[in-house]
Amino acid sequence: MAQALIIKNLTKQFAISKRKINTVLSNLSLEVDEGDVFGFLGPNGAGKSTTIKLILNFLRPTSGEIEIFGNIVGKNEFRHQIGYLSESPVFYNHLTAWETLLLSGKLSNLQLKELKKTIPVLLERLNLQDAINIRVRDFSKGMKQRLGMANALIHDPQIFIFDEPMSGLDPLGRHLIKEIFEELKKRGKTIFFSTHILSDIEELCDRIAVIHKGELLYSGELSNFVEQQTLEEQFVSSIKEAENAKQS
Ligand SMILES: Nc1ncnc2c1ncn2[C@@H]1O[C@H](COP(=O)(O)OP(=O)(O)OP(=O)(O)O)[C@@H](O)[C@H]1O
Repeated sequence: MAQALIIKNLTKQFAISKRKINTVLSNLSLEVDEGDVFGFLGPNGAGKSTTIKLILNFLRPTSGEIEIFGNIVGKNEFRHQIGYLSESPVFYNHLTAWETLLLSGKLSNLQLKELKKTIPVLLERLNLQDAINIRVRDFSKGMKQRLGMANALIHDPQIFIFDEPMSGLDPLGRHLIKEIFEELKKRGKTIFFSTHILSDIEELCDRIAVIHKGELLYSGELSNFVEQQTLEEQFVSSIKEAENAKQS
């Protein structure tokens, strides 16, 4: 199986002041196979969003390297291969849902003729068909999240990077996003997503990584991680063990 995403010895430090450095990621390495639904888990402040920002080249690593389908992030152009949804997507408030997707599609070099077909289908799939001419400023949080998902899907990329994709969604919205995950998986797409919702991980993921304070605690099959205990028990005990190891 080819690797869609490889993170190699990734370290990220932020200079807090002249004398103080905050090491947010330490030597993180993990691999995501093509076609995987890969869950990225960790408590608050573990470094998940920072990792995702590094994958997207929004931040530069202090050291280490990231490859997406063999392209080194920061060296080769790669973003057309990625569908990205941030935890709180931000849009131009004065644009409608239609205009927002039209802008994204054009930025992805898609033809107007094609977009006139795909945008209504996408809006319908995300249950936003009635919002086609509504300005984003009048959207609820859940509607914005679903528009963000449409935005990530519009150019039909090979890999999706989602930062807490279920954030702000009601049960119907969450169910919808899970269905979309299943559809993407069937089409051989790769999904890498962070979440705090362990039941979503259990339902959706083949493989997971767990990080804590920027260090990798586990990476591999979900089934191996939960061999002895439930996901919640195993997650909590892994974090406690890591805390104890740091203190001793
Ligand atoms: N620009 C920055 N400068 C300094 N520290 C930062 C910066 N960005 C993030 N951090 C720190 O990095 C750590 C990891 O943050 P990050 O947002 O990656 O965690 P997370 O795992 O996504 O957390 P959450 O689950 O709460 O969203 C935090 O301690 C945060 O304060």
